[in-house]
Amino acid sequence: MNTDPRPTLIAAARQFYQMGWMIGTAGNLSARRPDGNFWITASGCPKNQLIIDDFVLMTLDACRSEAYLVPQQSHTQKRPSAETSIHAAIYSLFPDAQACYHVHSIENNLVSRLIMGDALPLPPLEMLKGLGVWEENPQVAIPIFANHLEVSRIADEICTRFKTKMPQVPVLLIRDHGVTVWASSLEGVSNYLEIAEYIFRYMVAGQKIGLELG
Ligand SMILES: CSCCC(=O)C(=O)COP(=O)(O)O
Ligand SMILES: [Zn+2]
Repeated sequence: MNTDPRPTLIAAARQFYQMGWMIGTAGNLSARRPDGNFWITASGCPKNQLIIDDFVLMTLDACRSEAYLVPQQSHTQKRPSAETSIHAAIYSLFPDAQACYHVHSIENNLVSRLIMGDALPLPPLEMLKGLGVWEENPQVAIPIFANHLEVSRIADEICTRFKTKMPQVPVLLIRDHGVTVWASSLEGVSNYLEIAEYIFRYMVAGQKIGLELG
């Protein structure tokens, strides 16, 4: 990824706003630069009208999964997303990840309540191939994390759980909050998000008609 990812992030945010996944200021998008630093949306920006200055450049402390403003930017008025620690955790856990998207949709909030355990089993849909699962009758579950006011707690729990057990697909849910996906390219992360949201819509629709989802 040699070009500035911010125009792509701006276009993606507008698309997701129109889909109802980044209503108001909800959600945050980030992408890595070749030097390992990453751009992330500034906190509290309306996601349908982002501009190039609505991003903050962060360094990643890979050992501690923490992110810091790059020194040249420390004068910026904008604060990085309140959920930067989650993006930093993903980049630290998955060195190949080049982009990380987090959105709030009605469906991703609803499916996070379909089960009270810490993983959501997915129906064995053909669409799972789009998330990299090429198996007959796949048994895939998405990890669910509790939502905490202190976002660094969510990030710590992601690090702790994923260090023991890597997720089957690059998707995680935060209960009653939203979904986070990551990929090795900007194109890939958008595809993963659209596929995850398709599966969530399918599950919500299936529940409505009493479908057995397993
Ligand atoms: C109405 S959104 C509440 C905060 C949140 O969950 C989110 O995704 C946006 O936070 P940010 O600091 O990135 O604007
Ligand atoms: Zn959020």
